[in-house]
Amino acid sequence: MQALLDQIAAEMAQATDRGRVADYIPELAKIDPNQFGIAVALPSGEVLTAGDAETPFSIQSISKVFTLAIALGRLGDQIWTRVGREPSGLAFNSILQLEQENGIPRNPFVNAGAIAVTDAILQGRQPREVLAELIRFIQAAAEDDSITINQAVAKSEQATAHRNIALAEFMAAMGNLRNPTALAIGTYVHQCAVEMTAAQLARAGRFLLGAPGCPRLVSIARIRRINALMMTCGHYDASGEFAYRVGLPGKSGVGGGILAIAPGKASIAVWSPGLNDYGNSKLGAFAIEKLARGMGWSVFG
Ligand SMILES: NC(=O)CC[C@H](N)C(=O)O
Repeated sequence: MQALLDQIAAEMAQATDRGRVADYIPELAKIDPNQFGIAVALPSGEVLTAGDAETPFSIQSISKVFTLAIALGRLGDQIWTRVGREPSGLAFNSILQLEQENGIPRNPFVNAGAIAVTDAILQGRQPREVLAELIRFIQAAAEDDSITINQAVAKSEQATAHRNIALAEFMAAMGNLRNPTALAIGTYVHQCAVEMTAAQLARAGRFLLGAPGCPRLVSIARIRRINALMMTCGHYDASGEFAYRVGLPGKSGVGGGILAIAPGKASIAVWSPGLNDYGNSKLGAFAIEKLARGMGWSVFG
């Protein structure tokens, strides 16, 4: 596998069409797109890497996997009164469907859905308590106490969060927000600003493998459900394409990271900051496709 990872990293280093870095969050617009890292964590905890796998990046929407896991633990199936479980077929930050569907977001991975989940786990607590719980969860998953939030990224997103504030306000109008918009959005932008290296993210994904030796933070039944949602909704309106090409549950973020899970076998993290038209890492998706094909990993047989 190491040879395959080296080969993928070498190929990605040559790529000229690398996509475009997210520019609506000013701090992310500064990131050099000529970077690529890949890491694979095995159930044993062993991690194989290639490329820029030790460079921290903003996990952005990959954080939605961890907040969903926390929400399922805190609220159980009650969370499904606040958010649905269907792919949206629309961009991650779309406003369109939310009005048509009375303020209930399609799924926990589009922005509106993730804001509803974060609002749900606040449960009258201060944002700092919820963020501390999230960081503890991620640190436990990765077995690494050094993981933190990049405050500059959080501040930068907060200053330009107009669309997300609009989504939250609309949900408030429809009775699907329990906290003031500023609290829900303040918590959300900080969760998105968690920073990790590809090696750390691959390790953090091991809690979704459901294999002996992995941190057991959620039940097997919930692991299956989180993976199902990653497969159907983790790449927004490109989720079908990712399922078709890669055949593994995955979650992307506009920082250019992707976490993919080969159940029972491996947790994979890639990072390349340039995005495709759907807001997913362009080279990241190619790289996971090559790795999954090379290793024969697919949930479809
Ligand atoms: N797709 C993403 O990673 C989006 C997350 C980003 N923080 C936003 O809300 O716009």
